[in-house]
Amino acid sequence: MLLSEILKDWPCTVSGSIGMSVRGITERSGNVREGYIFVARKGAKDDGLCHLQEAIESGAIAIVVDRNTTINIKIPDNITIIAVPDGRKFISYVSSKLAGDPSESLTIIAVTGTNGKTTVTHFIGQLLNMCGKQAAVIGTTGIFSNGRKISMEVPEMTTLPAEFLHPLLKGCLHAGMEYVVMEASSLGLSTSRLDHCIIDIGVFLNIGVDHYEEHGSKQSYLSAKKKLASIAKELVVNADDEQCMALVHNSKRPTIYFSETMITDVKATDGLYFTAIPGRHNRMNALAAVTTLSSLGFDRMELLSLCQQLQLPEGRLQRIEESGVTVYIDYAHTPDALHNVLSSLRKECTGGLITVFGCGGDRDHGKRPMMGEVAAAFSTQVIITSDNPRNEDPLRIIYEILMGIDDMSPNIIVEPDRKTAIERAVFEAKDGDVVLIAGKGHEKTQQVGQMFFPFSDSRIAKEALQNKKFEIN
Ligand SMILES: CC(=O)N[C@H]1[C@@H](OP(=O)(O)OP(=O)(O)OC[C@H]2O[C@@H](n3ccc(=O)[nH]c3=O)[C@H](O)[C@@H]2O)O[C@H](CO)[C@@H](O)[C@@H]1O[C@H](C)C(=O)N[C@@H](C)C(=O)N[C@H](CCC(=O)O)C(=O)O
Ligand SMILES: Nc1ncnc2c1ncn2[C@@H]1O[C@H](COP(=O)(O)OP(=O)(O)OP(=O)(O)O)[C@@H](O)[C@H]1O
Ligand SMILES: N[C@H](CCC[C@H](N)C(=O)O)C(=O)O
Repeated sequence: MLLSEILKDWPCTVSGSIGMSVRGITERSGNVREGYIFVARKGAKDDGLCHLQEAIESGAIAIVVDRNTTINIKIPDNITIIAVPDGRKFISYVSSKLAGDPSESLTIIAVTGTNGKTTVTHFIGQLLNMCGKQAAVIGTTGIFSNGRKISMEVPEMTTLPAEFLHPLLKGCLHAGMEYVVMEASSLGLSTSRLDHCIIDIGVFLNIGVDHYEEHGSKQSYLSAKKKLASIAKELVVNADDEQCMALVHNSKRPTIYFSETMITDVKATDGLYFTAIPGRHNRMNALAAVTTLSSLGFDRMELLSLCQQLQLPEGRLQRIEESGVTVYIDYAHTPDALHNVLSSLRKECTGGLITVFGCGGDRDHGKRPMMGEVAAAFSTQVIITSDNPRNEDPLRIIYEILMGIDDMSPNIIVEPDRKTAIERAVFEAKDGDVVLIAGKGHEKTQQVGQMFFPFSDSRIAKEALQNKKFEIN
């Protein structure tokens, strides 16, 4: 596509030629190829302008800036400089255009909420497949085509940046997909990753505590989520969640509601309370999925019966059982998630309930003491450990978790090494006990500083259970 055609409908100031052909757009200097536009955005940690040389040497034909600034290197005459008001919105617009606006030809469902996005997107994908439809699912656990995981070179993010999303949607279209179900994270929405993606249905699950600090405030977090209500053509909303209801309050979009007992006029409990999915919150997730498909015209009663076959995604209440001890791996990394999971496990557990968890570094501090409080309230023993410390001191994170726990609480253990913490929980568990290992679910690495070390909660738990079995025998 010619640069002139890309720029004709977008506010910009151009210095240089607009007659050349554009082959791609990126804000990552390392991803620039021959014929690309490089958007030199300033971020929280870095500045694209510091990487111009790499972009130019890799074949950039145009440099985009979105702020008043001076460029400190000599730009070759054949490279066009474009000034736009907002680099992120520009990337979204151009990425969609270069891919041929694939979202126009797909039915796209975007799911937002503090907890349950991955689960609900997978449930929707599975139900669509059961109804004979071709569906792709995109989110935290990767990209799936009709339930099969596809390996692709895209960043491991919940909501893909537009420069990766639109080429992927184009691929989905070529592969014969009719539906694409994706997660809409608050950060994805606020950073314009979905701005030029045509979304048919926006699903609102719940609002809890997470990411407030990354957004600056709870209000900004809510505003980010609210953006989906203006982008999507139709909405599906959890009527039991007051904050979700407030978010869509002034929306003019056609909206269908679901609640614990009802999907519009159908009694939800009839089909769902017999489902094999563990956890009350997962039955809510199934309801969200059923409601979404019913808004697309599928038969609700048939959908409710199909719920029997739904499978949780990897690392969501994943059960491992050995020698009388049951271990659950779960991705609960917010207070609400931990509360939901622990209250479900409390009901099924006849013996002790041992919880191993930590909190991620460089993420919301507010949720840490709240998660400590919940873990202590529901467990017979809590082992507080590290999650992904990232650039924070693991002991400092643990200290903040402990701030939510009464000094007098018995059975609180601190073990900063996550592998040792899991092993200890498994070895100490008695016949009939349940061990919950929360926070990292499907993750295959642990991030310490800038390093990613191989790490899998389920692998470590399985090994510990095997070792325990040998010791017992
Ligand atoms: C909040 C957010 O959108 N952050 C993303 C954003 O960071 P930033 O704006 O601070 O950018 P920066 O790192 O300062 O870099 C500035 C610019 O220099 C460029 N650069 C930088 C280095 C280089 O060598 N070359 C180069 O061109 C960068 O590409 C960028 O354009 O742009 C970076 C580069 O494109 C992303 O790596 C980074 O996401 C990182 C991976 C991240 O951790 N994001 C998380 C917080 C996130 O988005 N999570 C949500 C899920 C949250 C939820 O559960 O709800 C998600 O959707 O994944
Ligand atoms: N509807 C729900 N309400 C509360 N908690 C939930 C709900 N669904 C799932 N959870 C909890 O949240 C955890 C994460 O679930 P899931 O991965 O589906 O959410 P998510 O919104 O995609 O998370 P993230 O985007 O932060 O990765 C689950 O392991 C479970 O503990
Ligand atoms: N999407 C969430 C996942 C958190 C998972 C937890 N293991 C952590 O690292 O905090 C985030 O990026 O905040």
